[in-house]
Amino acid sequence: MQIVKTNLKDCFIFEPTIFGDNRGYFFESYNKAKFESLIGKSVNFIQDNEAFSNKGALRGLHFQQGEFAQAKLVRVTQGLVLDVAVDLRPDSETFLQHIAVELSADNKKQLFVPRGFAHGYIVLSDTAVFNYKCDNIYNKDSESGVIYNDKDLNINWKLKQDEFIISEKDKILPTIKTLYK
Ligand SMILES: Cc1cn([C@H]2C[C@H](O)[C@@H](COP(=O)(O)OP(=O)(O)O[C@H]3O[C@H](C)C(=O)[C@H](O)[C@H]3O)O2)c(=O)[nH]c1=O
Repeated sequence: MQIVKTNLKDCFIFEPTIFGDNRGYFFESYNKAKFESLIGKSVNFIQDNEAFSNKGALRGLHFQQGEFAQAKLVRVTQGLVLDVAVDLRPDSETFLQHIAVELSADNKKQLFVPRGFAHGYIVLSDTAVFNYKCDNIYNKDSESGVIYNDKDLNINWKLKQDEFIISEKDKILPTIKTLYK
């Protein structure tokens, strides 16, 4: 497992070691001891999620507030997505900056999204299966987020707007200006 630093403190890309042979391949998709040694701290993942989406599905940008804030370790097990994490930690040097990284079943890359970040992704392949670990439970009442086309974030989602598939809930997420006025 290789760790790759990003422009956002505490947000890392992981590249697993793949063992291939004439049967196919094997890799450790998660190893607590190795993961924590690489990031230099303990993370207690307590919930695994899976989402299946069609091309153009844009989920996010979401985060849970306060005591229900979640760190996530995300990966794609079928297809290809553009995954986006936004630093919403007010005291961070990279506050409001984001990273956009292609995660796919082929590249097997994973992204660690720390607590204090908003997270979202858009599906670039015909379909995609998105799997992720969370270090806190789902708490509907603490859910918040930022609208995907926020002008202060200026995220390039790669596809054309008329290809986007966005939930009614996500269409009315607040802007950065509203959240931090
Ligand atoms: C997240 C979640 C949702 N749900 C229920 C609530 C809804 O009835 C249904 C679909 O939820 P939602 O439309 O919020 O799913 P996504 O749009 O994929 O939400 C996720 O999208 C972005 C990418 C994230 O990073 C978050 O993990 C999460 O917010 O699943 C649960 O029961 N447990 C959960 O942990």
